[in-house]
Amino acid sequence: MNRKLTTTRESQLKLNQDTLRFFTETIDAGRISPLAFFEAGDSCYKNERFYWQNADKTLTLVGLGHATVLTSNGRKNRFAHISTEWNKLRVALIKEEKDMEPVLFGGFSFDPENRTESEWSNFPSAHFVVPSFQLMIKNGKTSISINYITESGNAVEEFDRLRDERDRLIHIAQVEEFGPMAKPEVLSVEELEKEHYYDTVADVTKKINAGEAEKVVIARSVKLHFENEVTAVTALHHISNEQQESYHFGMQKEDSLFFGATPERLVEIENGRAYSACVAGSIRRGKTATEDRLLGEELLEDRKNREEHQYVVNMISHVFETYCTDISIPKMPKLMKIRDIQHLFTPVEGRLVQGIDIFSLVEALHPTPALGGVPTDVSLEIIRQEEGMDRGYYAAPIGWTDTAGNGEFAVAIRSALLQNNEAYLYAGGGIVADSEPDKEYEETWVKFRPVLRALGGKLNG
Ligand SMILES: C=C(O[C@H]1C=CC=C(C(=O)O)[C@@H]1O)C(=O)O
Repeated sequence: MNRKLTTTRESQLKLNQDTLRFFTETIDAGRISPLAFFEAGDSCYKNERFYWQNADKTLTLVGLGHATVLTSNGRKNRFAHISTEWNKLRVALIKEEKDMEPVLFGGFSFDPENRTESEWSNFPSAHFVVPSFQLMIKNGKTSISINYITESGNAVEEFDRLRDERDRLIHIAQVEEFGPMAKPEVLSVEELEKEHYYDTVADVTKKINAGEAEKVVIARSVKLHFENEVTAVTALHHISNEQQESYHFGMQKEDSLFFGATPERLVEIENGRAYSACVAGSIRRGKTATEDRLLGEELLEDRKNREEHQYVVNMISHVFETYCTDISIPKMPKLMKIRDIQHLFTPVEGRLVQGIDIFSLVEALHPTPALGGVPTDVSLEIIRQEEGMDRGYYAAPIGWTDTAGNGEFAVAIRSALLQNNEAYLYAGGGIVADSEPDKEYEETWVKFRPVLRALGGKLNG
């Protein structure tokens, strides 16, 4: 391992002054499995790990340990708060040219105004971390960084300790076997508040017909009970294997793992360009290629689904018109085909206006009408009154940003909260004037499938 200190870093490490300094140091890691690196942190960083892989597989991130944690319990200013705190760290960064950008990874809750007692009690309205050890695979190249943030004087000793720890983690990841990776054994699947869900869909449809809102997304959850505790690496291994075309994410906090495989990008920023995706309107996959094509065509022509989709296009276009120039939005949706489901999909892109960061865009875009409704405020109030659960981080933004201002947030659907030998799975769908409870109920089963399958459940939807 390269232990040679650059002059700048060495002098800054030795500094005998109490100032905020954010050190990063990157080495090439050759070949290393990201999940093996994740698992290498099992004994020392069990509840301080994250995993991220983007949908096109050009970026994988694993974080172990916390160089720092940024949180907010705020209802109104949580996006600005995280952005401000991150900016303070960005200016304290001491980095050489060969070092990778340190990342800030985390997420926001769906609705901080929802105070229903729930399985989410340990999750604040925003939770972000800078990992102590950061694995990054970018365009096929694997690197590992140490991130260290300190406000006290001489840091040489602590940084040397971190280097030893990094080498230990790499060694474990490269040589130790982790497994077995059998799927978990499900004892039971409990449908939480099934009757309530049917009543809610009927009620919300009435409200929409009475003109109170145009669209409201209603979700529900099912709870799985397992024979044994399900490890984080088992859940991430299976979800990654089974949902190749989606974003994979996992965030561990205390005894919980929030994880999933979502097809939906909220926003990506790369070199000043912003990208989003309108994903709303769904139909199942066909059993044969012909049936699948016919179902796809049916979806593209279905008035109700096109209407659900158009609300999302209108809202995201409006946000892009406010924050970007040079915007491009196709006039017609395409099909996004993933393993269990087909969606209507419209990509959106533009050039970001100077001075706007990723948190401003996340705030402006969350929730899109694919997860909230139209109008946003009214639909959120209806969700609070009617849904009878706390979505926690389900359907909310999860992702990363770096010190250069690039980053990506996905919408955390097709997800679950795993707690020891139990898991809560979440799924919902857009309700409009002519929605039918039975069809909506069936659609939620299709949306439960990715996580259900990964966790060893039977696909009874
Ligand atoms: C709310 C979910 O999906 C959203 C995203 C895509 C399509 C949707 C739909 O067709 O209803 C939903 O708006 C979910 O998966 O839990």
